[in-house]
Amino acid sequence: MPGVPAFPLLAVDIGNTSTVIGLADEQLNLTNTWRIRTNREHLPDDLAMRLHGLLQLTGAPMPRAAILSSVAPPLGENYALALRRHFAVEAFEVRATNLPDVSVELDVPDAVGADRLCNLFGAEKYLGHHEYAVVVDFGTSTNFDVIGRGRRFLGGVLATGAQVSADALFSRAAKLPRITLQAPATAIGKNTTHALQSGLVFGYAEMVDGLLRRIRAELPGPAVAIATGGFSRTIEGICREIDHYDETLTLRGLVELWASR
Ligand SMILES: Nc1ncnc2c1ncn2[C@@H]1O[C@H](COP(=O)(O)OP(=O)(O)O)[C@@H](O)[C@H]1O
Ligand SMILES: CC(C)(COP(=O)(O)O)[C@@H](O)C(=O)NCCC(=O)O
Ligand SMILES: [K+]
Repeated sequence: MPGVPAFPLLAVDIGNTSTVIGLADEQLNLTNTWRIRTNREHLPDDLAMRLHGLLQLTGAPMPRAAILSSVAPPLGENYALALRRHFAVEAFEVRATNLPDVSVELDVPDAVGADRLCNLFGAEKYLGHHEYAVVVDFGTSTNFDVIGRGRRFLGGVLATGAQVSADALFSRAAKLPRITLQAPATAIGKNTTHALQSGLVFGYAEMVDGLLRRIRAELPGPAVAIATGGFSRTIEGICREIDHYDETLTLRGLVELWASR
């Protein structure tokens, strides 16, 4: 919209566990990023206070425009209200139906998670000579987002997140201790903790590698694989099928999407 100052741009990626927030400058560089807990109970005024608190704490400028992606309703709507009421900013909400250049090749395109559409934009810079990219987003769920050159969202996989798997096991096995999800030294564990870490971390990495091999076998050309999301730092070095690790891929995707509307 001509005449409306658009920077700094606020980008908000609301996941089921964390909300990742960033500010981007006119060159589309992220100047600040924050990661806070997602709490679906929060009302618009709670969200405005948290946002204002973060900006003040960092001495960051107030946003002049905003883009939101939410997979945790009603938080997308509540952030939009918070931004309108307290920051005088009308936020753009990511949906399959408001992205004209994207072809979502799914049975029900509008059912796709907004974060997965952001990942499509975040993955573009990794395509290089590849026809396809697969983003593996390790969050509450681990989703594999299969992307084709020309902004095609081709489908993917939704797998149980590593922490959710671990929590399910601990809640059903009375004698098992809660452990940190980190790789043990060897696959053969000599104690309960290491044996659990082997299953939960190495086991998880094998699942991811196996699914990536299957996905690649189904695609007609080579695919680059990029890991992102809360658990990706732990797992990306263990997986053999992942080519790149990018902590802020989804947030950058939001910024790229905003710029290319
Ligand atoms: N700083 C961290 N280090 C290691 N694991 C993390 C970290 N933050 C989140 N996680 C793990 O990542 C998962 C959640 O990822 P996140 O990206 O926050 O999810 P969502 O996209 O669903 O909000 C959980 O399994 C959590 O244990
Ligand atoms: C798959 C997801 C649960 C991932 O959310 P997250 O783990 O990042 O919180 C989310 O993208 C979602 O609710 N998707 C809707 C279904 C779909 O994308 O097909
Ligand atoms: K995810």
